[in-house]
Amino acid sequence: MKIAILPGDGIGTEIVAEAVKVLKVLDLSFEMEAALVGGAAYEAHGHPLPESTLNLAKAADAVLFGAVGDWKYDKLERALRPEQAILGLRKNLGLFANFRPAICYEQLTHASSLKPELVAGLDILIIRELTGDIYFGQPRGRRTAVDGLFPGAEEAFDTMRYSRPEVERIAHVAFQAARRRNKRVTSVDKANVLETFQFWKDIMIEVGQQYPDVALDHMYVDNAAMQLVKAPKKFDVVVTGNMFGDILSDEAAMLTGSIGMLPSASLNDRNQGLYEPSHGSAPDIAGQGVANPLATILSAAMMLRYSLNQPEAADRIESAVSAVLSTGLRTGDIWSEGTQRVGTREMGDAVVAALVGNTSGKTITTMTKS
Ligand SMILES: NC(=O)C1=CN([C@@H]2O[C@H](COP(=O)(O)OP(=O)(O)OC[C@H]3O[C@@H](n4cnc5c(N)ncnc54)[C@H](O)[C@@H]3O)[C@@H](O)[C@H]2O)C=CC1
Ligand SMILES: CC(C)CC(=O)C(=O)O
Ligand SMILES: [Mg+2]
Repeated sequence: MKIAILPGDGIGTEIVAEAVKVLKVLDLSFEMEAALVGGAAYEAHGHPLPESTLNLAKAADAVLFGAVGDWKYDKLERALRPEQAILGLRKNLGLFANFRPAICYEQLTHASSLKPELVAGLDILIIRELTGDIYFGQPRGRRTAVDGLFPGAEEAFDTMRYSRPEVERIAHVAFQAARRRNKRVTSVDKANVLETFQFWKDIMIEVGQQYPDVALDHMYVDNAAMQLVKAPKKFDVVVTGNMFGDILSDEAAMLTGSIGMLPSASLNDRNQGLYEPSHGSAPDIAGQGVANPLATILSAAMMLRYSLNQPEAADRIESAVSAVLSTGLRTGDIWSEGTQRVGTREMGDAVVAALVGNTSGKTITTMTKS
């Protein structure tokens, strides 16, 4: 088994280093090979997704990804921007099903910006379609308007589109996931305005008929954004398109305490997957050693479960994360009064220590130095 390690930019390198440390201590028999991606690859090879990196990802059983992007690349032509690397990987590997579980660990109930009673025990799953929608639709570009309110003016346009097979396959993924959970699917759309999402909703209803044991309801995306902070525990599985899922999953991250706690798995129809935290490269804190590595470590656990057939090892990582949170260690984003603030490396070391069965502060310090 082979894992491609693609740390990327900003905090990507810091958090992936901790996840790799955790994987190594499990001593499982898989090979890891690292490559540059995003801005780092652009600097070295003139392209954010060099062919060598793409080929490594394609040949691997799974990809562990950090994050890409930095403000300094925002003026580059779009094809060369770091974000094209993650979009290109998703498209080229056919990773259409993105799982973003928003789970509030009981130790972090008070870290959320919401009232503790709203998030205590929260366990919802956002399933985001990942290779279609307005993020990939063609045509797109800039032109001179020939009609509309200001003919002759400069304008920009993108295309929102979904084909029937794209919606059908993500619908099946959602209904099957719900069968393994609380048997409820909420399909989030904007069918009251957008033809693309009336089509989406119609297909959800059709596919839902094959799953009579799963309750299906529908919610407009604006209401869903509101309900997520009003009564998040009412949801079980949320299935939605690429752009709405991108936005709602960042919102859901705050229900768990921080975006630094939200892992993700992006799967294709062969269970090959790319695993990454739901956040970006966080240029505002990059290089400071303060980023929370737990979303990436939990993404590595998802990788062991979904792509590498190592469910026990995945359970061990998740238990270790919970144990570390119980000792009161916190990176800045989840820190609250009465807990101990640590950096990225110390948090990774603590998870390693919990995995090898020693959670004392002394051992943690020793491991950091060795
Ligand atoms: N999959 C990817 O590679 C993604 C890349 N991006 C890119 O990342 C760059 C930054 O984008 P932003 O909009 O600022 O989103 P971001 O997710 O990188 O950061 C948003 C906020 O959350 C904080 N944050 C994120 N991860 C954290 C962690 N692990 N621990 C503690 N705090 C954390 C950041 O410090 C920042 O204040 C952009 O270039 C963007 O395009 C954004 C999202 C996903
Ligand atoms: C480049 C973006 C589409 C990445 C992002 O925001 C995400 O996947 O959550
Ligand atoms: Mg996002």
